[in-house]
Amino acid sequence: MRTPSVLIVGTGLLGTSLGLRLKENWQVWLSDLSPAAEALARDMGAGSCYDGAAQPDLVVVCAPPDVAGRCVVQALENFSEAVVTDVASVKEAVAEVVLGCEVDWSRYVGSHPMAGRERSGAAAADCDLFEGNPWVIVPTEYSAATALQMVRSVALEVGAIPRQLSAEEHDAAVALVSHVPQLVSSLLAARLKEAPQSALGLAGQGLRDTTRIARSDAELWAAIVSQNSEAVAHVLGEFAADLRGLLAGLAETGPSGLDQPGRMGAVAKVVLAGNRGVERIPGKHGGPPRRYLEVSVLVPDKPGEFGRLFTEIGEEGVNIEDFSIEHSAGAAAGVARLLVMPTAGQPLVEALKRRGWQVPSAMNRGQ
Ligand SMILES: NC(=O)C1=CN([C@@H]2O[C@H](COP(=O)(O)OP(=O)(O)OC[C@H]3O[C@@H](n4cnc5c(N)ncnc54)[C@H](O)[C@@H]3O)[C@@H](O)[C@H]2O)C=CC1
Ligand SMILES: O=C(O)C(=O)Cc1ccc(O)cc1
Repeated sequence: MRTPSVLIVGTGLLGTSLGLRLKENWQVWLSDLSPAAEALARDMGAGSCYDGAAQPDLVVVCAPPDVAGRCVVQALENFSEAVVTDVASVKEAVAEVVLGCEVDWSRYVGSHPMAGRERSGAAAADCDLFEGNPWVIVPTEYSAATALQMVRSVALEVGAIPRQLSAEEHDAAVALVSHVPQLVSSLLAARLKEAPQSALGLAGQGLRDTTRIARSDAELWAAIVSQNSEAVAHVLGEFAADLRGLLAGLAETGPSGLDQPGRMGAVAKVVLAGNRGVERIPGKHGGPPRRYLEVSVLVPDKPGEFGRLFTEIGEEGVNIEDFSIEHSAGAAAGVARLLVMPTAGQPLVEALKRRGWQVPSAMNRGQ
């Protein structure tokens, strides 16, 4: 069977990750405005630098969102048979550019893998980036069924879960689940800019969890948010109203409680609403949230201790569904938080204690 070929335009985090994953079954061509970025992706093994002559079956534009539309148009013009898609984080703005030009619209299907990280560039690429994550497919009214099918099958091939939405539905959804979380994380982390070291030294996992994506690339996010400004402003407006309610509650004087407006009531309202929201985030396999038992284990800060813990859990025949590690500055131990199936939880806690591990807590958790 003939090996299909794909041209990846933009060989940063997304483009290189895709090349690394597809190269097994595809001839992967790489192209980037920056020769250094293209060479780095090639040297990482993501494919070959585009020779300027090959006619790819598929073009995937992985360039920043402000130029993605123009790159798609160029690809439709340069390659008369190729299906063209892009992975930009906004979809209406890209489609507007494409549909504003006289090209063969039937070969274009927008898409957006909901997978990424806070670092840019080929050096941060990961062939497993897409595994188990949604990949939104956004056809226009002109997209051919064969083009749609090709993009869908690429999403499946890289281990992603295809979901079809209109550009408008997509942009409203990502404003809520991706773009506003990025801005809120950045705003929160910005509070730390001039914080005294004595305060920062007390930081725990909560701050780390809520500020992880504050390390993201400013240029990329400025391009993403400015192209989805209406939907983002709508969600931020609701956020601001909640914030004003909280501030008004904090300013209350006199007694208050859960049953009357006031300081405690205002805070409890915010936390309870958050409890209801977070419960609705689907688990790592998609679908409804799953219930796991979270088992915390104290792990001495010594070489090989994590390896020993995981080996011993394996010996007990227990599968770890997910885990995270919590470190406290200056502490001689870390806490491993292990998510296991509820039925496996109690026997595991007992077995670990028998084996001499300290198990400070085990509690129910949704994921
Ligand atoms: N970073 C993330 O977590 C995710 C990003 N995306 C989308 O993927 C796209 C790429 O993002 P990243 O890989 O993170 O960015 P990146 O900054 O790592 O890579 C972008 C690459 O595109 C190149 N480039 C810029 N203009 C170009 C042009 N006109 N022609 C060819 N190459 C060009 C740059 O030189 C750079 O190497 C963006 O549209 C972004 O919205 C989608 C999902 C997740
Ligand atoms: O790092 C994370 O948790 C992300 O959610 C990454 C991400 C960034 C941009 C996108 O358009 C999609 C996904």
